[in-house]
Amino acid sequence: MDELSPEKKLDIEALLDDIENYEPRRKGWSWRKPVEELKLVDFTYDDMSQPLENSIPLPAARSFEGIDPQPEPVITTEIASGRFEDDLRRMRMAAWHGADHLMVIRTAGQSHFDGLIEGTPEGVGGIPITRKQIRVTRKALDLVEDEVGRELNFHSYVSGVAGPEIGVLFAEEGVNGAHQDPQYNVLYRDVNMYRSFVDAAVAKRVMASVDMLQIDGAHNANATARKAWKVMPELFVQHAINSMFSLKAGMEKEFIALSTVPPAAPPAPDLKLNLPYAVALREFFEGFRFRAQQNTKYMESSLREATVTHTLNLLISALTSADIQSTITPDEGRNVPWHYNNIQAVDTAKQAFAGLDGLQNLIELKDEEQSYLRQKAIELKERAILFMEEILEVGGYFDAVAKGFFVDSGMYPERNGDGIIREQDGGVAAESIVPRDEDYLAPVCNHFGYNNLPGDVEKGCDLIGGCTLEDRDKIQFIDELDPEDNVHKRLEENEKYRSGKHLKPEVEWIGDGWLEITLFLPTEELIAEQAAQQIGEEMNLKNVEVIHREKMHPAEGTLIEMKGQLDFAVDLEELEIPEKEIPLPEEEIREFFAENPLQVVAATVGEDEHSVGLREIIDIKHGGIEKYGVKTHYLGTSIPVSKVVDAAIETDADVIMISTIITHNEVHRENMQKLHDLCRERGVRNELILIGGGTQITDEIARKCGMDAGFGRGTTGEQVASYIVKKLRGELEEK
Ligand SMILES: Cc1ncc(COP(=O)(O)O)c(/C=N/CC[C@H](N)C(=O)O)c1O
Repeated sequence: MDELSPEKKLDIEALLDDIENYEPRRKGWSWRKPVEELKLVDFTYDDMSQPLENSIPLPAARSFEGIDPQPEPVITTEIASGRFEDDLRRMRMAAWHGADHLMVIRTAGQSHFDGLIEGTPEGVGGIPITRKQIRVTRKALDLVEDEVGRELNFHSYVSGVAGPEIGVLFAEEGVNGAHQDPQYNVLYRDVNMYRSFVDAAVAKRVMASVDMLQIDGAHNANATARKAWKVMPELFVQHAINSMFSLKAGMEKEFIALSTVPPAAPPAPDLKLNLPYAVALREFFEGFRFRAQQNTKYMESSLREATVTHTLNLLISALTSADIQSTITPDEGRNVPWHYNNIQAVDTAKQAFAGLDGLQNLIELKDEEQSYLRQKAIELKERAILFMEEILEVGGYFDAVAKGFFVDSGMYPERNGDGIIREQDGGVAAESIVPRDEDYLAPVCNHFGYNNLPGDVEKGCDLIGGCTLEDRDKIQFIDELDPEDNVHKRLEENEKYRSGKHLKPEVEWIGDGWLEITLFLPTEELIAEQAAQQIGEEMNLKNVEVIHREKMHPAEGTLIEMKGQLDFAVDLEELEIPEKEIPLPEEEIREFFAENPLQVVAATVGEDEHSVGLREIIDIKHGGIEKYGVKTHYLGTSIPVSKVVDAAIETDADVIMISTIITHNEVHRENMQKLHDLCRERGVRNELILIGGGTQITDEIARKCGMDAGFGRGTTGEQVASYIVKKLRGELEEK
């Protein structure tokens, strides 16, 4: 498959082609490459990594020559739509916005499957992780990483009853990172605790053999505990248990990432609670890696609130450290995340880190002996040590779990007795451990534990000329098992959308038809919700559902966001696309104005003080029209329209350019219409070219108000100058 081009969509069929012979280009985790002092236009950055070759910068980059600084931490986006083929597009969009860690949530229940799934069935709340799905995804990421110019890490989960098998599958297929923490199985999936740890040792050894990055599961206690900030001492203990177990199983500290999630969020005093914890954690576990993530527990349906909480979490990362910065989509509190919200979250992380660049060279944490921060950090460490000591006193981890030590809502040593209890002989796959016989022999390498290898054999798979980790020919690739539930069937059904013939809004899957409407209703919540529902239905949306409701005032009004599905598509063949105006070459514009000197009058009109946009169109510094030799009389801001016309007549101008940013009460339309009418009244309309500009102006809006042309956000002086030349040459057909 040839390389991607930014103008073309991912070709899923081509990716599926010959997938039985796909081989991953590398194994193991990729860190970003820090750049000591990154210089971009007028700025020098302290905490950035190598820029991308292709990317989409933040919107405000328009004012900074399009720079797109990439922070040092790896940035994660999580995906869980259930159709991996649609997620590939989401991954590509996320990579262009700065994500280099694509984490795929597994389909519901896969933890309790005691074997591997094959083929490409559709998942629920996540993707069925299968060999074919992994290969197509990794193959797509190979292409995307070449396109953006940075290695991309593909990540999923090694957990559940088939943990070791999943671990081997991931190692064979070049998966770069995975969650692996036996405590997760025990506490949250009720898999037998002995089975979980035996499996974890085997899985970790295989993961270590390919330098697969591991993320632990401590964050789950946060998301589960009633008062999450009370489990902070326990989180240290959970990290310690998994980290030490991982070292004993053969993992390197560089690839053991502690999953650290702030156990609280506003309106709690976020940093007062979470910063001491973040500082103490990094001191305790020096040398390990840290995966920072905001706490999903506190995500409601407000995208704004989730984004601010995420930003505070990013501040904690910038004040302490984060090797991996996970991003939670702001809509996780209302949807199975929509793809464009993945991108929003990635941009939030990139934006915050760019804004906080060099922070640790600007401020120091007040952590001297008697400071609040230091005292809290000490207290948390002491509580954690006492917790660990009591575990030892009661006989060790398994006994402690059976006694409900974990996820108790009391701040240890305070106990509320509401911890998660698991029986030592209970849970899924209990009594399923078979001790290895004396003559146990597994002809595989990187196998944990007793293996009765013949004396002269260095590693097990030498006996068979290499196992599947060394000899891919030994891998049995199984294609589709279900003739109906597979990606090929789905691609057949949505071909007309993928080919671009039919266009439908979407949030997860191509052609899903979902869109979102935001409205304010001047009434109380329950009435507003019902009214919104009816409005959506009257707009002929299907499956209308209010997904966010925010009280602005009990009586004055309610903000509503609702989703609905369109049951029709736009047929591109019937769509009239205005062709994009291509500016004339710079020299041609310059020559024209040299031969035809032009007088321009420009002003920001009405009660409007915005001047930046118009100045950019005029000033030579921003590549404005003065650059082409055009003489401009700039009248300033808040200029009455009548004065603009007077000035144009006095200077015998050829062009009037007015800027009108404020649109309150349609004042922008009014001002343009007034300019047109006044020029007509003064008998000069036909001698003047009238141009309206502003962030909410379009050519169509301007023309409807009597202008000759309108220019909106992002317009350049070159575009305006080129338009004037074409207009004066009579090359523009009247619209
Ligand atoms: C240690 C561990 N193992 C397995 C799983 C997943 O296990 P199932 O496939 O059974 O759902 C998880 C889940 N949490 C991930 C939350 C979030 N997406 C994150 O980035 O941390 C886990 O934490």
